[in-house]
Amino acid sequence: MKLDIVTIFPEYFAPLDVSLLGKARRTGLLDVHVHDLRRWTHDRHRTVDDTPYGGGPGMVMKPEPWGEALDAIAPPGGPVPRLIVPTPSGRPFTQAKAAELAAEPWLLFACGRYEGIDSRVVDEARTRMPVDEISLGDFVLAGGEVAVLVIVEAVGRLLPGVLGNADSVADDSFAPGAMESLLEGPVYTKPPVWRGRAVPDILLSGHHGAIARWRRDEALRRTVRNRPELAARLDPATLDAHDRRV
Ligand SMILES: Nc1cc(-c2ccc3ccn(Cc4ccccc4)c3c2)n[nH]1
Repeated sequence: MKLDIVTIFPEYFAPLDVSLLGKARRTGLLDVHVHDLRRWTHDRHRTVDDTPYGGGPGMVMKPEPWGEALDAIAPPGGPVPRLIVPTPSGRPFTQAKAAELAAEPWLLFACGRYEGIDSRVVDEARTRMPVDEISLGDFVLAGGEVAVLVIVEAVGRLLPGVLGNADSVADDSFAPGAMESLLEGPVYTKPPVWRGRAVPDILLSGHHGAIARWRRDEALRRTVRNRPELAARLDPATLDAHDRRV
């Protein structure tokens, strides 16, 4: 997968060189290019922002540098990337969206700053490439860079070969399938007793069926406690089975 990221803070993406994504880059699974938007400015101050039409606080990112950047990275008439634009007003980012993006050959990320990017940039891009305006949640960041790091990690870990153990993706909470909207249950490793706290006996029993049921019950318990709105969407048979055993 090819990733292009346009930002006025390229240094934000140094973390992409570490851990799983760093390995994915080195093994060629991910081909990541970070571009400084100011490369497409032509004035002495390398200006990327201006005051908002209609008044209001803050500044807005000028359309010209963005138009030139998108044209340079994805020339009209050439191969077409999927443009991802983090924004507080976007559609919620979900595991399903991460899986959808993981199937794309080429993602182009636009990191806004200030009060956002002149809306004509996305309007014009939509005439020649698919565009996703994505929100990470109902909170406000200062720009798109951290959102892009989150999206790149969520998508990158789904790419075959990026994660050491493919099973761990299949067991993800929110992964499609029977555990569709269950939260992760508790996890444990050695030592068997730590500061007087023992690992639940069931996990040391070797009874894989009983362990699987226990894990599901714990996941259900946590989902009901922390995300009642997800629990409400569960198949009633699932909840009944849980309630019968709890
Ligand atoms: N889920 C989510 C996404 C963002 C986000 C993404 C990109 C940008 C670019 C500039 N800002 C700052 C901003 C603050 C308020 C209103 C508009 C823009 C951004 C915020 N915040 N929260």
